[in-house]
Amino acid sequence: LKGNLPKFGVEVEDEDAMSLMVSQINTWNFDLFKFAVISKDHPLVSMAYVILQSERNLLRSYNVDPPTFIKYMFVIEANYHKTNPYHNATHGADVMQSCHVLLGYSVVEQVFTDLEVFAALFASAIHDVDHPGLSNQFLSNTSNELAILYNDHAVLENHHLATAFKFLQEDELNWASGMDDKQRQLFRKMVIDLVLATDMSKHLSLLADIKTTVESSKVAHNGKLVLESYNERMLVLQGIVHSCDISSATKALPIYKAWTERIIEEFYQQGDRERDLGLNLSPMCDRQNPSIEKSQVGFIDFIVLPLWETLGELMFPYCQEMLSQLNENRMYYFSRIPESPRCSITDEPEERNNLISSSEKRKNLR
Ligand SMILES: COc1ccc(C2=NN(C3CCN(C(=O)CN4C(=O)CC(C)(C)CC4=O)CC3)C(=O)[C@@H]3CC=CC[C@H]23)cc1OC
Ligand SMILES: [Mg+2]
Ligand SMILES: [Zn+2]
Repeated sequence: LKGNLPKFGVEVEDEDAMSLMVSQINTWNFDLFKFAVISKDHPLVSMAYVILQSERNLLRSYNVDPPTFIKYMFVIEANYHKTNPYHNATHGADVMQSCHVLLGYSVVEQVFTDLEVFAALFASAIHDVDHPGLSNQFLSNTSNELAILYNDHAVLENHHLATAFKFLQEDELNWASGMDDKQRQLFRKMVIDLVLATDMSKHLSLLADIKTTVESSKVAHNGKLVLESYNERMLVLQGIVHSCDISSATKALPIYKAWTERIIEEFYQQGDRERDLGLNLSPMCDRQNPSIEKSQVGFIDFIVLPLWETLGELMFPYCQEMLSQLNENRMYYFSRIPESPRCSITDEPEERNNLISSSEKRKNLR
């Protein structure tokens, strides 16, 4: 199948604008929202084609037929929910592009094989396909059929993987038919390990294991990153993909704010359903008690910073710009944490006397 493919994998209005954006594909502050517009709402198809074909020539390395790969990526992109404020195809393209930047740093470029790089980029592209905009906890709490199918364990992550690989079974979408069996088996195993590692409930154990591996590797090879076993290599690759999945706070402030607005709206929509179902609302999901600034500072302090500090050690001297941007972004939200609302009991005795109790108030309102 040698159809003459468009230059960027998809037809675009403005080739010059697209070329200009693609020239920035190796930069950390790439504007995915603008890219989604210029690619005519095909950010994932065009991102995958530009990175894997034009930038890295990985499709040819594994006898992947480009038109078949494009057709497959159109199906994957169509199975990301456009109606999700956050977990849509633009997020998939964002994680893939972020992963492409980190894997381009020389400190890791020599460490990983082409197949491992291909697996990490492909895993990033498909890692949230068919995401319903609801959390694993919600799916389990509501006995969703996916939670029953996957027994409450990494429900979404198992579903993303099964969805992506099921399409690969279809002859007209099977771009992997040109790979030899051994490569295809290893590729599939790595993609599964990588996407399962994007489950936030694995975050602390993954972080602990990466720390151990980075420590032992740096000690054993006087500061050089040397990864011997499959497990060590996979751990670092899982750390890179997972870091890209929670990289919003390391991006330029306007981009970070846009992602925050989107995830918060998605959380609020889940909270609306939890409220309607009489369930306890999940953290950060109550639009009637917003805590955006505090949640971002908490998310950075408890989760994003510890992970990116570890990545910064592993990738040293790279990733320092991400860490300084992360601190700048933390200060932005920290400085906007609203004063705790003044409590109703004032400290002026006379005011206290004519203060009727809140239950009295409620009675009067009935
Ligand atoms: C741009 O901001 C965000 C982008 C993505 C996410 C996601 N959150 N989560 C979960 C992470 C763990 N979690 C927490 O509540 C963790 N957490 C805090 O965030 C702050 C706190 C309430 C003060 C203390 C605390 O425990 C629940 C949500 C996901 O699972 C999503 C899917 C996969 C990756 C990350 C993504 C959150 C963002 O801002 C909060
Ligand atoms: Mg996910
Ligand atoms: Zn994700």
